[in-house]
Amino acid sequence: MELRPLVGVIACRRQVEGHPAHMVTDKYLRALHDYGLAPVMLPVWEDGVDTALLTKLDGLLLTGSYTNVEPWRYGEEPAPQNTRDDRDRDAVSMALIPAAIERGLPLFGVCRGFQEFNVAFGGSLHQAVQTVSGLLDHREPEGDKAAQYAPVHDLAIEPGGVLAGLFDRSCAQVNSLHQQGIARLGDGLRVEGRAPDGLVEAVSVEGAASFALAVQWHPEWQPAEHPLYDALFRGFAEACRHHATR
Ligand SMILES: N[C@@H](CCC(=O)NCCCC(=O)O)C(=O)O
Repeated sequence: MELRPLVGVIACRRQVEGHPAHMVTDKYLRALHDYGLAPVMLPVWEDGVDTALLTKLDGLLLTGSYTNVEPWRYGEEPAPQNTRDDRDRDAVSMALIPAAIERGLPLFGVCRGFQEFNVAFGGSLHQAVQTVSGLLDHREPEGDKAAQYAPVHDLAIEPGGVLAGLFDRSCAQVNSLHQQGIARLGDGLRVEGRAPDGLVEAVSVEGAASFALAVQWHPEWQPAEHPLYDALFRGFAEACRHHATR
């Protein structure tokens, strides 16, 4: 049986039953599996990461998380609303992102992963989007998980970009479960999509040798039910398969 392309999935530090743990929620792993990929969890050690491990991978997924990138990384003090961090995850993602781009490794960022992309490229974040004049409240709606991950706003897809090349419509509906968002766009990133209030919600890396796309919403939630989410995972999986044949 042909080995599936190996995709590294960055973990989050958590306490589980009183024990320090590294965690990835099922929906990220299941989405990669359902699109023919083999997920491999990447622990986030406090002493960082040996980026040489990327030579054994065919792709890298930066997942969402309820924690936030530490604001000192974009020159700011924590806002009162910014109460949860994961410094070990930050250290690992800030090392892996440039290393993956340099190696031409397919790279896909989701929610926090999207925000990590932007900070890794020198950009900054709104720490509480709902407090910014002119921007919507992008936090998840009340209700069960089905309600929280249901599509809630339009996404306008920028013409002529990577996302437009994956998906044949100029607009789609996406879910929204985030308090933070892009303030200053990172150097070398291209805007690929925006929310109705203008907030950037999808970016790509200009000149990247492979798939290098990050989105603020959660395409791993039932991707087969949402054509845009499906197009993203199909595109990422194809890039990982191509990388595996190199
Ligand atoms: N903490 C950041 C990023 C939000 C985020 O990644 N949410 C994920 C929720 C859990 C999951 O589905 O993985 C912010 O608030 O902007």
